[in-house]
Amino acid sequence: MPITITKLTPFDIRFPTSEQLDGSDAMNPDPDYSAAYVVLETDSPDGVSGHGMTFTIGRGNELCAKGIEALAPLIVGRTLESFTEDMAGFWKHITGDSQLRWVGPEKGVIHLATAAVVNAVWDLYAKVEGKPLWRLLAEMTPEQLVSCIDFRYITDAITPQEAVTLLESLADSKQERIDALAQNGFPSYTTSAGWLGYSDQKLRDLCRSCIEQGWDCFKIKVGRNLEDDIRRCRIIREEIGPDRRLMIDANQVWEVTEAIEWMESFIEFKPWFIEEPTSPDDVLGHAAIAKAVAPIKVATGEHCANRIMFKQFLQSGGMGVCQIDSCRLGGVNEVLAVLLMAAKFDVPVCPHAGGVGLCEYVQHLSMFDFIAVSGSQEDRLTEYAGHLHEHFKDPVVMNKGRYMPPQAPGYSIEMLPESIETYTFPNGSYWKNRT
Ligand SMILES: C[C@H](O)[C@@H](O)[C@@H](O)[C@H](O)C(=O)O
Ligand SMILES: [Mg+2]
Repeated sequence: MPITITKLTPFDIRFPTSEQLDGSDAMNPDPDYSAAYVVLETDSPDGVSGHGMTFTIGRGNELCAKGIEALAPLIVGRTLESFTEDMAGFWKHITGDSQLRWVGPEKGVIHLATAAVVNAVWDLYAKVEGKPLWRLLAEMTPEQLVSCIDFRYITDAITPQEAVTLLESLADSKQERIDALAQNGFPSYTTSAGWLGYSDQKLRDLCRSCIEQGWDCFKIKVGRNLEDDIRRCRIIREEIGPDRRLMIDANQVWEVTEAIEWMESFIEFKPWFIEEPTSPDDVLGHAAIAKAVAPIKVATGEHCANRIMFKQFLQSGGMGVCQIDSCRLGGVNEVLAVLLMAAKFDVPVCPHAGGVGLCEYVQHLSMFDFIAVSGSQEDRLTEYAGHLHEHFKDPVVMNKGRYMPPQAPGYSIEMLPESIETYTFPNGSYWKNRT
């Protein structure tokens, strides 16, 4: 029986993370981790529904919720099957509405909204198939996977045929990697200790507790004040020792030349990468920084709008570590395009997950990448941030700093009804009662 999507409901959900300065960085001193969330109801007798969200940091979340609403006519009344039988066609349908396209194209609020809706359709699809999303993808043939991707504007970097060949080269050994994941999970690094607004003592205490829990890779925020940065990097190195991996994240604050100058002071702390040293749109600037700071790598992607920008970063050498974002790219379909390009350019994918729901999402993408696209865990670390997991029905399961493969059908992004009720802005009970 075909399943019809009967209703699309957007929600503006905000968590008050700025109160403890969780998530703070040099550019974003007081983020309130927020989800522009969507539920797709269906006429299925078992009541199955698709859930998706896009991530923002507070004000403006209502714009994304409105963007989601604007996409409703493209979704409601359609059958799930009409989308899943031609996934690339589905994605072109959502991103191709000529009037809505004008307010993108494929960037900004409308693209964030696209991600929420596209991911909700994938969540529904995976639930109907009875599989977690990573498995649904991992069990597709190379041709099926490639048929999910809109190759428009990227065929100069990768053709559908090249993508099929790349996927075929790993197809026979997929089961080995599925077994390895079940056994050992997927490696992560933690950002939880190093938010910029945390005191030195809190940084120390959190490093200790993360090490106790099994993490051996850490990221710290830098870029507001060089003296503070040096002191904080010294503390984190003291705590984690000389051999654990350290990464630093400047969240876009520097000019290109400034980035190169500041990085001189970080060499002694041996960072593996510097993340977002400058404007996320400055492809050539990133390439110049990458050249100047090598062998330290340049990582970027959490604000990279679409597959075309990723293509240029990869082609220019400006992206040594590829940080896909599950809901800044336009959902799973566009992520697949970027995973394939990264594999072709031999750049490791380390997804961005400092936000609400992002860990729940990206674990699926990293696991699929490992099973079917890159075939490797070398230099591949999925970000982990320890906030707000309690609001999800199927939260991430970590074991000694590694993500364990989710088992429940879907994309793990469904929030608990009471969390939605409490944190809906501005009328949920938390926001209403705030004095
Ligand atoms: C405002 C946010 O917490 C960011 O600082 C966060 O996404 C960050 O850039 C990260 O890499 O996790
Ligand atoms: Mg970052």
